[in-house]
Amino acid sequence: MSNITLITGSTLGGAEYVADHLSELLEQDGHSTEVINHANLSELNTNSIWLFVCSTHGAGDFPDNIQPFISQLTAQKPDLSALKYGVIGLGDSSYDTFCAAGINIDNLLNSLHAMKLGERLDVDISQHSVPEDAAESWFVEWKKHLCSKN
Ligand SMILES: Cc1cc2nc3c(=O)[nH]c(=O)nc-3n(C[C@H](O)[C@H](O)[C@H](O)COP(=O)(O)O)c2cc1C
Repeated sequence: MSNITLITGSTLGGAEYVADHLSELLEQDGHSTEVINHANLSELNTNSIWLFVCSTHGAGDFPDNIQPFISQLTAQKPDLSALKYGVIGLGDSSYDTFCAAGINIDNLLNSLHAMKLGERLDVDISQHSVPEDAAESWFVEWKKHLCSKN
């Protein structure tokens, strides 16, 4: 069984609800989880699994609660080669910058040599008014990577 840290970026609470829901599903499967709404690099284990659930705000911007963590990663450039990660982005396809924050997290973690588990999910809130449902469908496939690689 795995330890999974769910890291949220959220302005209106939707991404936090998704993270809480996935945390419950992971624990039902016997994994240990922690949901972090204000991540701090110095407090996180980088030999672990991080699952980001992050919405996009402004014009393709990160939510305020995850911006400091993104700045830490960008400035400190830690070696994340022992880290495995997944990304769920929440956004609205009516914006040119659809799910830009999730995409940028994915690119940032990749540039720091972390290993992605599965494919990123970009949830279009204009198509999925309950993002937990879209996330749960994705999660059924994603969780298979936990069994095969840990
Ligand atoms: C002011 C504002 C700006 C937004 N900008 C974007 C954007 O640039 N790209 C995008 O994909 N979605 C954008 N969205 C849509 C949000 O990402 C979407 O509603 C998401 O579900 C909010 O998640 P949250 O409740 O976790 O903050 C924006 C929403 C608001 C209210």
